[in-house]
Amino acid sequence: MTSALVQAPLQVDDLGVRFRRGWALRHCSLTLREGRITALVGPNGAGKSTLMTVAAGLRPATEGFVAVHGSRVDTRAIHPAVGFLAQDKPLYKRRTVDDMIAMARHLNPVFDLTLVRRLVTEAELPPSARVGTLSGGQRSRLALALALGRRPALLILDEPLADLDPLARFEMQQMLLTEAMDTGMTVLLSSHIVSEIQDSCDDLVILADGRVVLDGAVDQLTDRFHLFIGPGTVGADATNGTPEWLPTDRLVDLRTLPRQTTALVDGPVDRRPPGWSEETATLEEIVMAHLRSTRSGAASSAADVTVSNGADR
Ligand SMILES: Nc1ncnc2c1ncn2[C@@H]1O[C@H](COP(=O)(O)OP(=O)(O)OP(=O)(O)O)[C@@H](O)[C@H]1O
Repeated sequence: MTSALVQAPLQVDDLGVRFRRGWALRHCSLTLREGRITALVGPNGAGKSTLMTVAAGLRPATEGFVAVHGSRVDTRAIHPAVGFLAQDKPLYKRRTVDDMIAMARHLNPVFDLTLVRRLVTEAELPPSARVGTLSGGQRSRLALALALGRRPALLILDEPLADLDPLARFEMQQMLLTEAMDTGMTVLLSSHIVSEIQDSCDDLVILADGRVVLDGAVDQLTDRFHLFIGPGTVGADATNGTPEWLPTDRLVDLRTLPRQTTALVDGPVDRRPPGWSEETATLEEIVMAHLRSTRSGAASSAADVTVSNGADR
């Protein structure tokens, strides 16, 4: 059952999107917080792009709804508050940088030409260069500048940093962070690169099998999850199966290798037997554990056993 509209930059409520071959999203709910940068992470096919295109008003919901700042998104018109940059960054290759700016200005009732010109100059994009002659990184920066020109309150970026070299990634990231900080806009961006999320995002959402399996502030997740390390399958005190002291209802991931076993638990554990230590989980370990926990048919060879409960769901 769907619930009431709330005043949030983005409210996704029990969203379902069905394609001919099945559901891409099902019972997907999420609320973004104002002025924050949220990373949307998930394995290939998790439904990230589908969620973003529905939020941008480019694809209808089959079930549930998406709302932006309290008004429901539909496919008849792009919500004026939303800027969307798709994965393939559609730009006309034969047109020049200046042509693209003029077209964007013509198509958008709100368009900050001064901002776009400044961003394009900072990116050292020659105004007369045809888009087809620009590098991938330059094209990405042009597309981001045009999206920012709409002065969106909510900017949705589908893998904005994919295919960029480290320097171009850094520059794009800086451009985005500076604008987000200056304007207070809310950003939702999908990414596969966890190290970038740690540096640039406030919140993290993990999507798997079309639904949200983890949602939290990046700086709180490392306190929330506890990583335990103990003996592996080889040796006198070998770990076999799930140790009884681990709370199975909060155990996100148990990984038993020949030399060591690691367990990620949502919340603290009162009793830890000798031979086991507790360490601070990195964001990468938290993300990987959740991705493993949601992967169907998780690895289960004798050398690499993964027991996963998906404790967040
Ligand atoms: N136009 C479409 N027609 C049919 N099925 C689709 C379409 N778009 C996406 N899907 C299916 O929906 C599911 C989710 O795809 P989606 O592209 O949203 O995932 P994603 O998380 O963005 O993946 P990736 O990380 O690979 O970009 C997949 O099973 C995909 O095959």
